[in-house]
Amino acid sequence: MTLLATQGLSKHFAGLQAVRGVDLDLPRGEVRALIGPNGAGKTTLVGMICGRIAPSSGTVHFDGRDITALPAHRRINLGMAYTFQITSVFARLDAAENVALAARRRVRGEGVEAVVQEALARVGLADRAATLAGDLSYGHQRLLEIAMGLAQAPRLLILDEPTQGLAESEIAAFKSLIRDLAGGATILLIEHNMSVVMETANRVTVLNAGEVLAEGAPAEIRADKAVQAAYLGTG
Ligand SMILES: Nc1ncnc2c1ncn2[C@@H]1O[C@H](COP(=O)(O)OP(=O)(O)OP(=O)(O)O)[C@@H](O)[C@H]1O
Repeated sequence: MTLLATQGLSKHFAGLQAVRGVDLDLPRGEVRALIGPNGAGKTTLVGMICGRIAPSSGTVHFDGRDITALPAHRRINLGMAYTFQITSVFARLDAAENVALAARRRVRGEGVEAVVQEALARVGLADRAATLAGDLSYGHQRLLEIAMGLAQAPRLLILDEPTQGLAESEIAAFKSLIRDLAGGATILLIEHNMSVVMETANRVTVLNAGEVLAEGAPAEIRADKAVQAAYLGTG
């Protein structure tokens, strides 16, 4: 059953068509990777899905409801959580306080602490709860952002290049985190690292020059000649 659907979603910026006529159908419980070369329109597409960018045309439906005109904060309240390419943690608050800010969108009082502990444990940061976010490594800050997303018990978790800047060991931990979340959560993952895509996604959507070039299981995408030519550079 579809959780997120876009129809004909398009965005042009002063003459540049960044996204053109994207139809996306994301079933509940799926881990979907969104890939494509630099400038393909991935961030713009996700910006329209989460309400940070107004589409030029087209619609976005979430759980059957047309949310095209809904502001970003109302979409968060409906159960969308997203993390960005740039870390957005509060450096002067400790890890637990950062997650508590996110958790308070959903729970109050004593419930917050349990949600915080669980979210930190999920991403492997339980032992860093009292560390100032600004003192965490870059990779741990990215994981903290994901914990902040998880604390909201999102129905849709959108991750924009979560492994960018992570060390190999942190990428391995991220893959197992996504595998662990798979099934329980619906995830839209913008990702450049092909091993992450191949090992975590149920399906892959390939954007090229603002359009959907291909969509399929990871193995199908890897074997697709058009994708190889446009993106993997091995055509
Ligand atoms: N606010 C804006 N104003 C003008 N052009 C923009 C704006 N935002 C994005 N673009 C352009 O739209 C196109 C798509 O950009 P977008 O960031 O969505 O691509 P992307 O696939 O996310 O790229 P990357 O992998 O490099 O993050 C690019 O040509 C970009 O320069």
